[in-house]
Amino acid sequence: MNYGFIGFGNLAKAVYQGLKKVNNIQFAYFTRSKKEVSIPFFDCIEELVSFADVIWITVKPQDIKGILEKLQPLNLEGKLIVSPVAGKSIAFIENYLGKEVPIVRIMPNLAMAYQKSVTAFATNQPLNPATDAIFETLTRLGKAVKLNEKGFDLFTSVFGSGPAFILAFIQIFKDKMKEFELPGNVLDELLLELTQGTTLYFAENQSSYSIEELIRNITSKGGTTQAGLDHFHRHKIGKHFEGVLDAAKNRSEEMSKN
Ligand SMILES: NC(=O)C1=CN([C@@H]2O[C@H](COP(=O)(O)OP(=O)(O)OC[C@H]3O[C@@H](n4cnc5c(N)ncnc54)[C@H](O)[C@@H]3O)[C@@H](O)[C@H]2O)C=CC1
Ligand SMILES: O=C(O)[C@@H]1CCC=N1
Repeated sequence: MNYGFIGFGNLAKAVYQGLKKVNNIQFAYFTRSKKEVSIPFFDCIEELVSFADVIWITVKPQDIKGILEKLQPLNLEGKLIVSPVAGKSIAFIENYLGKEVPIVRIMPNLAMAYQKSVTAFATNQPLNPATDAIFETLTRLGKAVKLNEKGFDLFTSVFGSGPAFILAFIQIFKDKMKEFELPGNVLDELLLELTQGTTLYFAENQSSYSIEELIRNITSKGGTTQAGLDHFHRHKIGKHFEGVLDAAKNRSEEMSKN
């Protein structure tokens, strides 16, 4: 199976890194300029298309139209399109390529590189074994869920952009600890242990306890956690944070109108 990337930035690299050990997949990419990566590079989209069984459109949303215009006159028989492009529907792609080409729309995140993405999947050809094979491949890259396209905007906000929002929180912790003047990467290492420890605590207990209960286990009556959480609730920080998720979702909706 040949996977060809159109555009080779953060997302394509994550897909490649996550799948490079799979024996029966060969990779190549097409971009404006060659990248520092050891897979074949084509400087012509026709060559990439002729190489690929699966064509990954891994460009920014503002660039997808130009790519689809270039793909439109090419013979795509036997090819399958995968698009992780935020805010661009299957119908948008069909407008250029028609309904005959199998199209898989996904919303992953960069943890694909470590087989830890959460990825939404939708397709125009759910009964086609080729689209099923893509779903199977996505399950190798983390958790994959079939989702009605209507859900993609919210999913993008929570699981596509989510890693950035979680990191923005970790950055707040990091900034607060700067006064310790710890050498080198020590602070990052400590924060990594904190987040991994928290994830493990969540993972080990989530089947038996709610998140509220897990928070309660850390909270002593009249203690430090209680003081922090009181502030959290009094100032409606959770509500404000919901605004972050809503802003991302709204942007995804907006992008789907262009
Ligand atoms: N970065 C992320 O965490 C996620 C990104 N996505 C989606 O994946 C897509 C790609 O995102 P990134 O990889 O982060 O972007 P990026 O900017 O890192 O990579 C885009 C690549 O496309 C190339 N490119 C642009 N125009 C081109 C053209 N006309 N012909 C050939 N190559 C062209 C650029 O040179 C670059 O290599 C976006 O549409 C985004 O919505 C989806 C989920 C997560
Ligand atoms: O920021 C974006 O629009 C893309 C979609 C999810 C993550 N990155």
